[in-house]
Amino acid sequence: MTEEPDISAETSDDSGKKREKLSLNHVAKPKNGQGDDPVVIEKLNNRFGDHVIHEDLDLVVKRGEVLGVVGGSGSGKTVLLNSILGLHRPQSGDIHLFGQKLLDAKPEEGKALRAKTGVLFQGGALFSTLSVAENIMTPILEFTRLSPREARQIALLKMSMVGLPLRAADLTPSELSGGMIKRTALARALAVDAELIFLDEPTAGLDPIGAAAFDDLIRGLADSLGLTVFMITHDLDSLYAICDEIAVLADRHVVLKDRIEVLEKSDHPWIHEYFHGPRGRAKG
Ligand SMILES: Nc1ncnc2c1ncn2[C@@H]1O[C@H](COP(=O)(O)OP(=O)(O)OP(=O)(O)O)[C@@H](O)[C@H]1O
Repeated sequence: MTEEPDISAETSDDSGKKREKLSLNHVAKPKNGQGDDPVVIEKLNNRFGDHVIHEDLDLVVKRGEVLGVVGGSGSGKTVLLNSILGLHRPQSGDIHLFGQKLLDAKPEEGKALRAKTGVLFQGGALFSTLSVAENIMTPILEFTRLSPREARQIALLKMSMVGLPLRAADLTPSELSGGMIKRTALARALAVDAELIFLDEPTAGLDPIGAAAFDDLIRGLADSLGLTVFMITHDLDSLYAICDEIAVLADRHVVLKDRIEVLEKSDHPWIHEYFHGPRGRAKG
């Protein structure tokens, strides 16, 4: 039996201990980009043996932007994402998250950074034995002092934010459609009020209508919650529909980061082929 979510912004435990503010009501933050960029990467180098993946890669993700990250297969998009998430340690270079040097972060600082970020992995990466609500509760229980009952209420609220019916709360991932899996993974990424969201091919595997709806959801949440979004995608429709800027990975670094209109005019061979090739959208 599902409970109705309590949408009040604060909760307290029964003993009346210090009230824990739960920021269910994200406040839209200004898109100012003034020196508080949530991701700053400088001279990143990654290689596996002799295989150089990134060479002096620089990238800044500005606060409040929806950034699309594109590049050919094997260009290093996932390795870049894993480096930013701290899942892969680069050979050299600096990664700053919210102004803090990731590679120097102490365990508790790393945990605080993780609490401010959410990830939607390719395919959802849900815990197969946990229900939808339990999947979404996992980071809430890890990063806050809320009770399971309170965490469940937040999970139900996040479900409604991403358009999941409450009756899905007790289903397991094997009982969900592809779109519902993505929405559950997105709700989990947003569970602890992350400010920065990483999406790895969020529309892959969805039909065109489902993909467009998911694009709309991402853009709507980004705008209403003031999120910064780093989105790896192969989906040209997503780039046109929701991205403020696009970063192109080629030749072992980010060769261009700009608005799509600028990319369409680029004469870089890979970018030109991407937008003007057989499946491209740009005219001319
Ligand atoms: N753990 C690893 N050991 C060795 N090589 C690796 C490892 N992880 C990635 N690579 C190599 O690094 C290169 C970049 O891989 P990555 O997965 O980042 O590419 P990608 O841009 O995400 O590709 P795709 O779009 O196909 O998913 C590939 O050549 C891959 O084989």
